[in-house]
Amino acid sequence: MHAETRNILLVSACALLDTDGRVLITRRPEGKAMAGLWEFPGGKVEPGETPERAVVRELREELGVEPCERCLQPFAFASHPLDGGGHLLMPLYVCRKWDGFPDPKEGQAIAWVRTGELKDYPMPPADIPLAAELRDRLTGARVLD
Ligand SMILES: Nc1nc2c([nH]c(=O)n2[C@H]2C[C@H](O)[C@@H](COP(=O)(O)OP(=O)(O)OP(=O)(O)O)O2)c(=O)[nH]1
Repeated sequence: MHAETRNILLVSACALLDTDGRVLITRRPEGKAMAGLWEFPGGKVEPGETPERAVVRELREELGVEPCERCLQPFAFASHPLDGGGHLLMPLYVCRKWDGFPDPKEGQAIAWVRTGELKDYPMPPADIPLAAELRDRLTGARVLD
């Protein structure tokens, strides 16, 4: 028997990391839910789509960049209740290799930010713990290197 998952909103997101260890975040444009908040690029997983395919599609649509699917490293996930009784499940991937230069296609602002500075950018609730996890684990990895 399968668990009932109709109330789960599956959204996959990606932290693009540059060679200086900065991460790309994008600002939700006016007219959208949570306008003005900064998030990791990504979006809803469509029926029949894998979370990895969704990330590749969303990055292409939103930013014109082409990450190779096998460069997506599962990093963490957010599990967060939504207003109205639904529940958001959001895997976050890390990607260090992609083709193209990020070019906002939907009027959104973008920023390359050090992980320690992510806290200065207001984010939707599910993205906040993911930002903290990036700061803690990526900074820790550098210290251990
Ligand atoms: N990233 C993120 N998304 C959230 C949070 N809470 C919440 O309701 N969402 C919703 C907003 C959107 O409906 C969805 C994110 O997918 P998206 O970025 O493709 O959505 P969108 O607003 O562009 O919607 P659409 O135009 O594709 O319909 O998740 C949150 O804390 N973080």
